[in-house]
Formats: sequence, structure tokens, C-alpha cells
Amino acid sequence: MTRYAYAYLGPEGTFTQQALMQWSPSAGGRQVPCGSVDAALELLRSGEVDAAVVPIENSVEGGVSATLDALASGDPLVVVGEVLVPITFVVCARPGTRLQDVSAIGTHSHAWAQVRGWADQTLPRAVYVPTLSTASAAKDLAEHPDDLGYQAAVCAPVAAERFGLEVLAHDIGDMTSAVTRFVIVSRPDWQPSPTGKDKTTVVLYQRTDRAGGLLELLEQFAVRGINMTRLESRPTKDSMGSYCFSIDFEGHVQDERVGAALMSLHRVCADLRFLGSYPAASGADITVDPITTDEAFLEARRWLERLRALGDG
Ligand SMILES: O=C(O)C(=O)Cc1ccccc1
Repeated sequence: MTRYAYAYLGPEGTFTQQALMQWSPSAGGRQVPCGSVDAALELLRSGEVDAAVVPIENSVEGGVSATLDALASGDPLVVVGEVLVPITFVVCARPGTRLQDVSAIGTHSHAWAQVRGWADQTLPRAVYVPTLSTASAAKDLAEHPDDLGYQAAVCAPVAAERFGLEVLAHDIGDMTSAVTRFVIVSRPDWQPSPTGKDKTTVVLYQRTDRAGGLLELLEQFAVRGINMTRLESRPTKDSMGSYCFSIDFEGHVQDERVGAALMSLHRVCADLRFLGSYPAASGADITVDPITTDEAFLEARRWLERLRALGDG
């Protein structure tokens, strides 16, 4: 059996590793921990791994810019799957540390955004120290505490256990139902087949010479009954005020209505980057308006072909 190699935002004990284990349980793949999202995607682009797992969006803090930007530029990559992971945070420290001794806390910026309320209430004077991931905050605390500017880490319970740290408080997230969405990314040499419950991700660059440009982009989805599930603007980094739109919507590139929308967007946009069609993690049914089903599109095409054939006769 081929053993896939997966790069992920490490080290061991990150939420991203939990997502990878949810995607590929048991020993189905070799896991390659990376220090950053960029490093994981670089290993994928260079062919050293077959896929990468990275966080893309969470229910409290929104999109993960590092991932959105890394996918929008560089050699093309595609999303082939997604996983939703419920997030529970602990605050932990080296054995013997008391909560009242903590004057600085290390963690990933998305984790900090989700425990800020708890920190303001419990340790209002504690300073935040950003780290590359939640588990790297825990690992560094366990391995070389004197070089760090913090005495406690916010991470997953498994990371505290993995690095022998003592949990000072459990379940410190401000929102109990927090969920993070992770994507499985591949080189664009294959594509998952349509399941009828799929999502597609694109990055759109609007033409700057047209008034109502954003409306024109959104219309392409609306008139074909395509439901958008995420829309974010990101700076293109070219110049001040220049933005692109990172969009997820329901449907697969093989669906007629999605194909028609993508063809129109290709005409209307200055540029369009296709980032993959993949099964939606929710597995929820997608409602398709009877006038935008595959059959409705194919019937319309047959009708047009009959009209054109009259002209040939
Ligand atoms: O740092 C981690 O553990 C990650 O996987 C990134 C992250 C951080 C906070 C919430 C969800 C994912």
C-alpha cells in the first residue's frame, strides 16, 4: 500500500495534527511536522510530500490569512478535502508554576483571539507572546523555558500532555462551540469526483476599470443559484487599495451551474485562481433550484443546438 506523506503545521500536538488524524486515521500516512503554513506548502510544491494540512478558517476569528495568501500566490495548489475540528483550549505551564505567577502567555494568534476574554478576566496583566503554533508554545516551554518571554502556554489538552506540562485551567475558550476548518491541499494533478455535496474555492481579481465590479462578480453566483459559504477580501500586496476576493461556494467544477459561473467569471475578472472542488465536511444536502440543475443546463444547450442547426439547414 502506498503511504502518503502529509506535511502539517506542527509540532506534534497542534490542532492541525488533530485534523490530519481525523482525515487520515491510523497509520495511513507519514506525518511531516512543519514550523509554518508556508513551510508545509513549500514541501508540497517541491514534491517532498503528497499533501499538506493547514488551518484556513475558524468560527471565532475568521480566515487564516497565512493560508489564504499562500494559496493565492506561488505555484498552483488545490484543496482536495476539508475537516472541521472542535477546539478546546487549556492553559498549561511547567510543573510547580501557579496561575498567579504567570505574567506572559505564549500561543498562536488564532488561539489568543479565542481565549482573550478568559485572559482579561483571569490574568488581566498578562502579556501575550505570539508563537508559530499552540503546540510549539508548549514544546518550547517544556524544552527551553529560560529563552522564552512567557511562563504559560495556551494549547490543546493533548499538547500539554505530550510535553509533560501541568494544566492550570481547562476549557478556557471564550466560545464553547468554537470550530476550526482545515484543508487538505495537493498539487493540481488530480481532483476529487463530484459527490453532490461539494464545495469549491476560488480567488477572484476584479477589473479595476469597471464600476460595480464586485457586484458583477457576485451576480455570477446569484443568477445560477450558487450559495457562497465564505467571502473575504485580501490585499493583493501590489499597491494600496488593491484587493482580491477569496470565496468558497457550494458545488463542484463538474456541475453545470458551477462550470457556467466559472466561465462567466473568467470573462468578467482580471484574473481567477481555481483552488479546487472537494467534498464538504458537513455532508449536508445542497439545495439546487430546479432551473439550475445539470439537466436544466443540458436541456437548454440541446435547445440552443436545435436552433443553430436550423440555420445550418
Ligand atoms: O497552532 C495550532 O495548534 C494550529 O493548528 C493552528 C490553530 C490555532 C488555533 C486554533 C486552531 C488552529
